[in-house]
Order: sequence, then C-alpha cells, then structure tokens
Amino acid sequence: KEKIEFTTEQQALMRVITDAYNKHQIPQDVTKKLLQDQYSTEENFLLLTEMATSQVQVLVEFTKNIPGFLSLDREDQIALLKGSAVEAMFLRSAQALNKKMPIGHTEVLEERIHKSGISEEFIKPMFNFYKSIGELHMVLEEQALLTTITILTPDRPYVKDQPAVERLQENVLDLLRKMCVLHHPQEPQYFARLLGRLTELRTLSHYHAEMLASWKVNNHKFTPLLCEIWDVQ
Ligand SMILES: O=C(NC1CCCCC1)[C@H](C1CCCCC1)n1c(-c2ccc(-n3cccn3)nc2)nc2cc(F)c(F)cc21
Repeated sequence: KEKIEFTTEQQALMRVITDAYNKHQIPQDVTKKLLQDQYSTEENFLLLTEMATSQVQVLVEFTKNIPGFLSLDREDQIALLKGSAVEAMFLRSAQALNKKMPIGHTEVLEERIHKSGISEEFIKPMFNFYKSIGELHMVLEEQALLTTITILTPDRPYVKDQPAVERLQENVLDLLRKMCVLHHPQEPQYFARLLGRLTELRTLSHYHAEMLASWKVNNHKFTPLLCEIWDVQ
C-alpha cells in the first residue's frame, strides 16, 4: 500500500483551492428553485441564463485564487476562463444533481430538467455525464481540483504560453493523483477514471451552443457576459 505524503507546498495548494471552491459558489441554490416549482420553458431558459451568468462571475473569483494564475499572461488568463466556463458549469450542474437529497427529490429534479426545454437529443449525453460523475462519489477536494485542472487546460484556443499553463496544471494533477489514492485506496484506476470524465465533459460542452439554439423558446435572450463566453448572438 502506497504511503501518501503531501509536501508543505501541496498542503498549502490543497487548502487554498478547497477554501476558494467553497467560498465561490452560486448564492441562490438552483436545485431548491427547481424542486419548488414547475417552470415554463421560457422561465427555465431565463433561469439557466441567470444561473450561468452568476456562475461565470464566481468562476472568475475562484480562478483568481489558483496559485500562479494571476502571474500568467493577461490574455491567456482570459483564454483559459473563456475556454473552461461551459465545462465548469456542467461540472457544477453534475455536482448539484448528485448532491445528497431527501428521498424522491432527485427524481423530481431530473424530471424538471427533462421537461425544461432542452431538446431531447442533448438530454441523454447530459444525463450520461451527470450519472458518470455521480458514480465517482468525489470528495469535495477532488471536485475542487478537477475544476482547477479544467481551467488550467493548456490547449484551449488562443493560449499563447502553453508551457506556463502546463506547469501550473501539472502541480494540480500531481496533487489530485495523491488525493485519489488517499480517498479511494481500493480503486487504483480512480485517478484515470476521473481524468476520463474531462474528455466526456469537453465533448458535452461542444454541444452547448446547439443546446441553447434548440431550446424551445421563441426569443433566445442572453446577458452580455454570456454572449462573450457562450459564443452566441
Ligand atoms: O441552472 C442550471 N444549472 C446551474 C448552472 C450554474 C451552476 C449550478 C447549476 C441548469 C437548469 C436551468 C433551468 C432549467 C433546468 C436546468 N441545470 C443544468 C443545465 C442544463 C443545460 C445547460 N446548458 C448549457 C448550455 C445549454 N444548456 N446547462 C446546465 N443541469 C442541471 C442539473 C441540476 F441538478 C440542476 F439543479 C440544474 C441544472
């Protein structure tokens, strides 16, 4: 059995990232709203754009706490945020669905999302992803590190200094690998499975513009921030 030891730097990195991840979350809980009422397609679309806009804002605040991020080239910082915002949102959505809830609540939530206005063809890949995240039973630290690794993806479009991003991402990957061995000692492949979800996440995120365009509403109105991030309008 591998003895897991964290360096002082890794302990500091873990604390900074976990604290930031906890601190920067969406204030209003969308699951509560969705469980409270059945909304119309228009209302659901508006709810999504509101949640997504606020999610981008907390993502920016979270990212500023990633050690080394603010030392990157300014334009590369923007490219990394733009490149990871949709993926970070789907990760947060997956975590929202997989949260421990009273009996029957998850089924109601799933039903409401099925009926929200998303076109049928995207429901399946989206829920497949949510289920595959749920099966991993990630601890909070792993969720925070996985989101950080998603943000620090060197091969996003328009990133100029990829090696600088790689160096930051490698530190977080090494830390996540150790956390996986620590929290899932019986599953030697757990770390590899976790990284495999990032491939599924990137594929799902490729559909996001089509998912929005196919939402059954007449007028697809977006906030200026979402127009920037979502490649819409
Ligand atoms: O609000 C949501 N997610 C937020 C975003 C920020 C962070 C927290 C969650 C939505 C929600 C808006 C109202 C209608 C019904 C869906 N949601 C989604 C979702 C659905 C589609 C998309 N699309 C992205 C591009 C095109 N579609 N994104 C997220 N999955 C969810 C899973 C939950 F358990 C869940 F509770 C909500 C979820």
